[in-house]
Amino acid sequence: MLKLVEIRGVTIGHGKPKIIVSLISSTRDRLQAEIEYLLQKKPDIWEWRLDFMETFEEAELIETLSLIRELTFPSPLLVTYRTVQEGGQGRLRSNAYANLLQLIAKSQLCDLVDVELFSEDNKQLVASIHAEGVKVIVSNHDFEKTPPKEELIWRLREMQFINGDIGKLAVMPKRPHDVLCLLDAADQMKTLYADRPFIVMSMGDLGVISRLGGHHYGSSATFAAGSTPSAPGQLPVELMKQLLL
Ligand SMILES: O=C1C[C@@](O)(C(=O)O)C[C@@H](O)[C@@H]1O
Repeated sequence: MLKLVEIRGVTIGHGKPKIIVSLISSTRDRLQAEIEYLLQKKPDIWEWRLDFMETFEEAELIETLSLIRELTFPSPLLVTYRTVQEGGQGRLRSNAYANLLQLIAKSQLCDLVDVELFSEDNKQLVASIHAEGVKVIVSNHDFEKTPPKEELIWRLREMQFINGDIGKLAVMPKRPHDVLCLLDAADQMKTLYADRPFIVMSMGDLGVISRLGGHHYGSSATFAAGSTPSAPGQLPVELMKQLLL
């Protein structure tokens, strides 16, 4: 039995795959405009890509988060600080990274926080976020390649092992077979090991089928582009909604 993730009526791990849209503006005013534009498209879940922000002053970040929460409520809100090592803009090193995620969790202004699988003391970091009553997505990204299937399955299992509520794996295909490799790994994870939801995607043009049909292989959500894609291969949210019907 999967341990489903339930947030105000949105159940991750059951039913249709949930559509997540990322907010990638760099200032509060632009974020507000971005949300107002996207509200009519009704994504299931919002992701704030905090690493795109121009400034990281704590009080300002919390004010911005509070505004995002207000504008997107009651939809679930995920906050992600993606590091440069994993394809994002974030340059904070381990301690500062952990402190930032804890600050976000303590604010109680979001439902989910993203913790990168390969961050330092990952298990303790997950536990400290859980202690604030906030759920965790443990993620891993490879923007260069698709590692071998066994490695992909190991990473997905490790995400469970360190107690993420949801695992998320995004890899880059270099050839069509890489997409099949990712989907095969997901299928095996679903059949043999998964005790909680996970999300997988193969990025870029080659990987589009994994964003559209990943749920048949066990993926419980898919990322779609809002005003601008936050990763290669994302389809516009309105198109995704039609295609996932
Ligand atoms: O982890 C992910 C998945 C993603 O990289 C994608 O490929 O759609 C997009 C990111 O914004 C998000 O944090």
